[in-house]
Amino acid sequence: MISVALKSSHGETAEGFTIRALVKISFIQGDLYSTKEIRARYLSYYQTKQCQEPGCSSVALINSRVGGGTAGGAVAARLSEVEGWRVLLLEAGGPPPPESVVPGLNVVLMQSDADWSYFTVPQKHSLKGYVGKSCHFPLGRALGGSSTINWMMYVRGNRRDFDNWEAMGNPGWSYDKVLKYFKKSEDYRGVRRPDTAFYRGVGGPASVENKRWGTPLMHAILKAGRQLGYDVVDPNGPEQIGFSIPDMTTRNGRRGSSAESYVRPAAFRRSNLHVVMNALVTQLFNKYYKSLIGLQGFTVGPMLTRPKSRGTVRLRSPDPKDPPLVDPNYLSHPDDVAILVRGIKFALTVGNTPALREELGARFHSQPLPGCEREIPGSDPYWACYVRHMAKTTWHAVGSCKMAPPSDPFGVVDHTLKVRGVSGLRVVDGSIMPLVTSGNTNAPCIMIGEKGADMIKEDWGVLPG
Ligand SMILES: Cc1cc2nc3c(=O)[nH]c(=O)nc-3n(C[C@H](O)[C@H](O)[C@H](O)COP(=O)(O)OP(=O)(O)OC[C@H]3O[C@@H](n4cnc5c(N)ncnc54)[C@H](O)[C@@H]3O)c2cc1C
Repeated sequence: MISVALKSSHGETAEGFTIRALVKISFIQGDLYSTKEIRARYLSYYQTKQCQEPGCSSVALINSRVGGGTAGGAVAARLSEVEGWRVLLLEAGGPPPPESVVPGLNVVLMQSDADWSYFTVPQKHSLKGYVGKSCHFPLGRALGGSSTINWMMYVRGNRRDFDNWEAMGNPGWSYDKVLKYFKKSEDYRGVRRPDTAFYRGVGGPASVENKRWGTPLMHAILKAGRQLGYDVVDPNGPEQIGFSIPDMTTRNGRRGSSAESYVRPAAFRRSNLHVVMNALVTQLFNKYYKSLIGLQGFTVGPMLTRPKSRGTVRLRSPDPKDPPLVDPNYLSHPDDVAILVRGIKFALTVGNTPALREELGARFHSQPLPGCEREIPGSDPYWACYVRHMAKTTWHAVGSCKMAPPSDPFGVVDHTLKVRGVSGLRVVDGSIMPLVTSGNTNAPCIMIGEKGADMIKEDWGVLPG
């Protein structure tokens, strides 16, 4: 989301852009799963007005936002609270499709009109099992941005993530300073416990709740975590690493340790299986997965939360309509492979607990992966080979306009999110993160939007004391 402040006494129009909506466009994110009721509340809370309405073109101040995604929606909504301000939100996509409010239906939005549908360039170090060594790189193209097509998991990240941002030379971004923005955006509808209540917000626009129902698999996973000695904690509360949590998410780290990856066991049905697998090369799919078709199953997928590999996003051509060249350069750093191998071993440990193996009757698919036959199955080199063939994105790309002090040559914005060397221009979205947070990124993007809006208000002297 790019924010430009324009002063106008005659009312500028934004030539060449589609003006979709004005005023109070916001965001929605369910903790685990949001519901139609939550979406309805959000839509009624943030009424949209078409630009053709009287008064639209005669405003004295236009705050212009490019991108109505997670952070952009939050900024636009908060700025529109200022009396006399009009907010112009330019969004390339259309309204959020109905599927976006149904938990789990986001899979049908992949490569739909609500998705920019980028693909990575062929990868040198990874994606060996995928067609063209490339994978789908989804990004939301609709009001709501990527939150429109995401899995609706609400995870703020670890307090050390934000403390580290500040330590890197970005004053004002420590956990203690950003916590109020997480709380401001939140309407927590889960059980309020004395030990976590301080950390949760009530009355904000983003409804957050615990999952209302649990499958036998979910209960088995939680039991497995307990059998391994992990606590079940609220990952958005005071103790963020225990990080099994009630949505079947569990941290790969003991209490107090530095979590490098986490494991998300996700139940899926046959249709999802197809969605996950359809980019794999046919030969690999036939040899490895075909025998599973028709069976029920679930995956335990370790996710790397602090990757060391770095990639690039470049222009493909001077035509702005051409998709960019997205090169995540996955697994170019050997530590990333090593941590994922550890993650797989942890997943095996989880799968072999009595809760899963004996009570649920789960068995690992033991077929050697085509392409890795030369390695001894179960050895570290085998799993490293497996990772290089099978690992793909979990959709938390950030940091392309990183926030940094002037001493950092790779910084794009300062700690107030102003673009270096350009006046009147801010970037307010996930791209400013100096390092990715340890978890999913939507909640941090909402927080960035909330904080960015306050910075703009402060600059204009309209921030309520
Ligand atoms: C498939 C998927 C699943 C995910 N699952 C989760 C999850 O469960 N939990 C979680 O916390 N996070 C999840 N994430 C990540 C999270 O949704 C994103 O980090 C977050 O939405 C990013 O917010 P943002 O404001 O930075 O950008 P976005 O929300 O992507 O917003 C960018 C907006 O800018 C618009 N735009 C781009 N170019 C232009 C232009 N030229 N003109 C006008 N508009 C433009 C886009 O259409 C888009 O609406 C997921 C992401 C994806 C893709």
